[in-house]
Amino acid sequence: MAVSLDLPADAALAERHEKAPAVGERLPVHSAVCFGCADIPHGLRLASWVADDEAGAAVVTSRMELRPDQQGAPGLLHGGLLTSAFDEVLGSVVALVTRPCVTARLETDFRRPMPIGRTLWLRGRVDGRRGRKLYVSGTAHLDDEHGPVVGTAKALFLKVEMEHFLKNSRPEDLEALGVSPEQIRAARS
Ligand SMILES: CCCCCCCC(=O)SCCNC(=O)CCNC(=O)[C@H](O)C(C)(C)COP(=O)(O)OP(=O)(O)OC[C@H]1O[C@@H](n2cnc3c(N)ncnc32)[C@H](O)[C@@H]1OP(=O)(O)O
Repeated sequence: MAVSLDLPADAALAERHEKAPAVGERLPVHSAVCFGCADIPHGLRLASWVADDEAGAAVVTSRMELRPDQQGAPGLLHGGLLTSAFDEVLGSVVALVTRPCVTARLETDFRRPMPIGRTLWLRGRVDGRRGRKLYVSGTAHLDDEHGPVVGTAKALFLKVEMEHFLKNSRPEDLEALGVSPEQIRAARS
């Protein structure tokens, strides 16, 4: 049975970590090969900034240009790419609070078609935290940060240890980041 993504009544406010970028700052690319944020030809190439929130929660705003190589139906964005964009935006906002975290569950509602050639503005917010669980939500707007809502999302991210990556990532990719074969073997033994 699917577990609810609704914020539990006893969830705490999730503020930005003291070392996280400040409101207005652009987020750095978190990995040079990331499908969501890196400047690679086939990627979504999202550009993200830390945004303000009245309640003090962590919020990120992202921009995505909709390209011809991202079509599903002719002239319209493939729906799975909106979900991917939400994964990136919501993962980025969670990383302002604590990291590393991974997506455990992500739901997307598709509200309006997204024409190629237009711009999406996405907003992600950490609505609350309960232990390892971070409850997040997002909206996607057409052309403008306050433009028509084309999609909404809710997700649960879980805090994990570095072991998660040491045990599961492809060894050559870990080694390219400076992790030694011994560290990888030790995590997997
Ligand atoms: C800056 C970075 C931006 C990056 C953006 C991109 C982010 C990503 O795409 S991450 C990649 C996609 N995600 C993954 O690969 C994760 C794969 N899944 C896993 O590794 C594991 O299932 C993992 C880590 C999520 C959970 O496993 P584990 O740590 O053993 O937790 P587990 O004990 O099963 O569950 C802990 C709690 O979470 C709940 N939970 C776990 N999975 C789910 C789920 N899918 N839905 C709802 N609740 C869940 C459990 O019910 C449990 O709740 P409670 O404590 O109340 O009993």
